[in-house]
Amino acid sequence: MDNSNTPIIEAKNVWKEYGDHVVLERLNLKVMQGDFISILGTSGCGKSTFLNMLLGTQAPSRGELLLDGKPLSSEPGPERGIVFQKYSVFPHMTALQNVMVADEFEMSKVLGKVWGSSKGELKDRAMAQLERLGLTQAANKYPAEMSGGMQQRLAIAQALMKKPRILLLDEPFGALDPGIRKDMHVLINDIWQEQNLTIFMITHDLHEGFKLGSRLWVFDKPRFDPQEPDRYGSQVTFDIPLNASGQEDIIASLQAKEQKEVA
Ligand SMILES: Nc1ncnc2c1ncn2[C@@H]1O[C@H](COP(=O)(O)OP(=O)(O)OP(=O)(O)O)[C@@H](O)[C@H]1O
Repeated sequence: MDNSNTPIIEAKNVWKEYGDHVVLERLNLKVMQGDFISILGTSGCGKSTFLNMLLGTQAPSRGELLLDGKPLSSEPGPERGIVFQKYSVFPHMTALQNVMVADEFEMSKVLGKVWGSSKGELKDRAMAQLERLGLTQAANKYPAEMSGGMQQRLAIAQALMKKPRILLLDEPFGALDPGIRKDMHVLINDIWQEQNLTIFMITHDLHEGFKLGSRLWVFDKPRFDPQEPDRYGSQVTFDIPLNASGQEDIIASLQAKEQKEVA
């Protein structure tokens, strides 16, 4: 079957409401395999909620969210991996154990305890993943013995073990120093291209949003009622192809808006 024209993700009139609180409304979006979408928006506008719906841990209140043209399953599947800003890795496990744990758990459901050649193959795959993320020397270290950048690389290694087609990144570099962030940008860009991943990345850093990826979305409320602030939800108010001409003007207008909101 030729799926080349089917979006990997499509939102059809998707809404998310908590009681009377409308968080997201009327999302109509198409995302193709290989898109790298940077997501910007003010705090509380619903960015993480959107990522959680893509992961399957939350369901839309209305509308349809499709994966390869079919309704997205209500449980996280192997085709979707996620990395949060913090706490993605297990503190009581070494780097190697962290990378192996999900597959070991899956295999143990079929095989009972995982041992022998199955375990050997899994360990080889896990070591290869750690090597790709530059963590070979840290294989037997615990997260507390690793720097923030190393922990985030470990979280990415963990998410990539299942060979996901979609990677969800929720402010993955927000807690890192600027120098380490730059290295992480190069790394994630390389991985995106090597593995033809579809990436959704939330960031609060305008420049990071423009630097990484192929498309930038801004979540914002086009309608706002000061008497009833929860009445209207956010939509994607900008959907900008990156590397397009006129980008500087858009950055300047978003920066002006950001400064106005801070003031
Ligand atoms: N389970 C829930 N029950 C009720 N309200 C919720 C729930 N989850 C999120 N919300 C509300 O939905 C709104 C959007 O939250 P969300 O975490 O998606 O925002 P965000 O844009 O990711 O914010 P931030 O940038 O601060 O992380 C917030 O007002 C939040 O309080």
